[in-house]
Amino acid sequence: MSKTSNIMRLALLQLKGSKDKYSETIPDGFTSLQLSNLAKKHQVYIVGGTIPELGENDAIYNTCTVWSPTGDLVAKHRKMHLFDIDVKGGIRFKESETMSAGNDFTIINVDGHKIGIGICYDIRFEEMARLYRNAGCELIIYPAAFNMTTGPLHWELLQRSRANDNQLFVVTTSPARDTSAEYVAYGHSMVVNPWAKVQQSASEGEETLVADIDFSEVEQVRQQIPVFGQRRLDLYATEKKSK
Ligand SMILES: NC(=O)CCC(=O)C(=O)O
Repeated sequence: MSKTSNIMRLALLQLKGSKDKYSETIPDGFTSLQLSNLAKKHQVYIVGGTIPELGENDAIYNTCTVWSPTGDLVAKHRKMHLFDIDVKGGIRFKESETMSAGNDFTIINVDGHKIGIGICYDIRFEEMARLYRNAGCELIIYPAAFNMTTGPLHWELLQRSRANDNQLFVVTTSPARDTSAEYVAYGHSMVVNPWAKVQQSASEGEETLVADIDFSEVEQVRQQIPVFGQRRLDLYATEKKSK
């Protein structure tokens, strides 16, 4: 990333409950205004975690907003894959009981670098990351809140897998772990480089990570291990469909 591009990321807001109490419209809701002001004040891009967005027809989306250094809304990503799982003896979660799924891929452009946005459970879907790679992304950012059942097993693995499969940076942010909370987040926000190496990792507690993203590493790995051009597209493909 060029020296002038500063990107701040905030963690996933894991809010449940009535839409009247918690959901907000974008870009004029309370959280949007705070994020816009902060981006402008500090002259940075902000990838603002997620908020429950009150959308059309009263539907609620788990939505990540991105703000420019002028305080303008650059993009919003509505979580595409809802977290509906039932792990025996572990965690049961049915996000679809309160949330609707988004249908759009989200790519932002920062100083000529394409960055894809996903949210939490979205990271499990390789096809989505692959489509970001196909579209020229060099980094995917996932605000997230993994849990204490799947986090220890899959959190780092998934980030390194997406980075390795697609030869790009993967950056995640998680809330710190609060064992008294109803939903206990795993923590460990991370930066993984295109070689699939963990470049930086937070602990489970509150922490600020400051990382330099050297996009030339993307080109290096893509040149040295040129799998993208070696795919057998005559035999298989990952294709985007419109809805
Ligand atoms: N809120 C989420 O999408 C959590 C995803 C998660 O924990 C997982 O294991 O996947």
